[in-house]
Amino acid sequence: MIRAEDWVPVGGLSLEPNALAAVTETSENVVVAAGPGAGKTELLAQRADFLFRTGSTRYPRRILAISFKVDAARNLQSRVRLRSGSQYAERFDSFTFHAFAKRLIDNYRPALTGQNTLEPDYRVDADTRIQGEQITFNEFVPFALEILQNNVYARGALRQTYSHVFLDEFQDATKEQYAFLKAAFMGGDAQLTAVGDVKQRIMTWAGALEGVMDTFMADFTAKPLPLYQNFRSNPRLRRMQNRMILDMDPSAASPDSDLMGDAGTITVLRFSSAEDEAIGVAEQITEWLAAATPPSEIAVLIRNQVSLVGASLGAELAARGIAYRNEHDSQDLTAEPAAALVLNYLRVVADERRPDAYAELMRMASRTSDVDSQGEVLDSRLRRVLSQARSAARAESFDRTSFASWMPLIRTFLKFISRPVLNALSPSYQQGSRLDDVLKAVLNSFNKELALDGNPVAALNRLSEEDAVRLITIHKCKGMEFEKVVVLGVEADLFFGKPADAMSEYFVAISRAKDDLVVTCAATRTKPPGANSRWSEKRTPYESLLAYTDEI
Ligand SMILES: Nc1ncnc2c1ncn2[C@@H]1O[C@H](COP(=O)(O)OP(=O)(O)OP(=O)(O)O)[C@@H](O)[C@H]1O
Repeated sequence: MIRAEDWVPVGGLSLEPNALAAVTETSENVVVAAGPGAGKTELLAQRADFLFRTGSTRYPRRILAISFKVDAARNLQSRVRLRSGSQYAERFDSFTFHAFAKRLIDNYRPALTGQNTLEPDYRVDADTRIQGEQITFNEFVPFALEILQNNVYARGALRQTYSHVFLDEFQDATKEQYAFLKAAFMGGDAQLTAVGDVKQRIMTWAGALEGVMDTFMADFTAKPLPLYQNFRSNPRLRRMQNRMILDMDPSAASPDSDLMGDAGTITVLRFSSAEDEAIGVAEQITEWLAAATPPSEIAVLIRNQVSLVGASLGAELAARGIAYRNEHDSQDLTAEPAAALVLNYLRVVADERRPDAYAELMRMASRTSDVDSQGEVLDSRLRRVLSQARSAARAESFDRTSFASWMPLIRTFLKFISRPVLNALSPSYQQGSRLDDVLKAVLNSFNKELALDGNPVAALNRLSEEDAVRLITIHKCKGMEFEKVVVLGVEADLFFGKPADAMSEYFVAISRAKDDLVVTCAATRTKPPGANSRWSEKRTPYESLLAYTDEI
């Protein structure tokens, strides 16, 4: 434990004055509004480090972080682990609103009353509710809110558990989520830190609450500490962002003198067809990879319908042997600890050179229990299981191209890991069929990818975040950053809806780039199989958005 005045930012970073004030605040609630790349996520990780190291969140009290997307929650958790180490990170609970609400429902289900009562083995479904038996994802937050309003013990336990609460991407909180937050923490002694950027508000379609950052500031008497830096993007990219900021929120724009310099590139590519676009973009990606850009630093962002709009590009990349990951098809599997465990196991067994997967596997497997009944440390038993599997997979009789050959190895591994350990990987595995669904999904994905070329290493690369170029929706890319970004299809047909919403979405997309940004549009997109009747083959470039790239 150290004194507050002895704490310094971890990782050798220096923090601008308001960031330092937010990180080290010990009594008031804080709201940090800042543009892209200002270091909001980093600020939360630094704040966690400050609170843990100075004993401000006294053991066993924990920090709760609530994000909107599974990836964002995971990013924050791994940033905290990177900054403060695993021991402190164990006391940092990073959830999505949904996951956190589900946890409350599972812990305090009997507090639900009337029409909302639920059987102990209730199920979750995407669309259909069956009273007492099944609820939908959208009902998690209102059900959890009812629990907090009805049950003083639930509320008390929550407040007892968390001394500090972090709210990431807070501009996108909905009315319901905000009500939930108020029921949980208003009037308690937890200290809240909210970070966000109103210009990146892209969830209005999902009910994001207008002015939620100001409302929070008033309701929770939170101290505003705006940030002004952008640590992510090169000056040329920042000038483009700044031109958009001038139109969206003039008071937040930077003076030109702060944005001098020629580093960074912005390219607009106009194509006559989606097929030409696929070739042009694939050539650009080939060049980046040849210049040693890691695949994970390249992202292609698409407004929506990634599988359809990105189909030609996907085919072109596959033809060139470039591993890409369609985030829509692979869903949130990598965010699932059980899926990560299986994939890391396969990487270690199928590929000689995966010390990263090996280390991660060891970390995950040993997290839950470290000594077996004979007193043998799990690590060494796991090492033996892995080495046996590696020998089996290298035997001449082993057909590496066939999914059926891998199945017995996977089964042996899962049996070794054991059901209780798998269940303990995530609270959501402790009830219902979630764990089995995840295992089934990850095995299906591996089977599908392996069938493409019979190469297990390439198949695993395509399922990984590190080894593949990403094709991803704009909604999903929130909070992420990449050296190279392609925004594919800047067309009115894709960026439909209110112009202000289209602008925020485009702003989120272009502001993910650190060094190089390419934006494209195509005059025609042939209707792919699976597209619905609204698919328009003739496309209209979104000229007002494309114009932000002029004269930068
Ligand atoms: N104080 C700092 N000094 C140097 N680099 C920093 C600092 N703070 C953040 N960074 C780096 O800048 C980049 C952007 O930070 P971060 O992702 O936290 O920004 P953000 O405000 O959450 O962005 P966005 O809202 O666009 O998602 C990251 O690479 C991060 O490591």
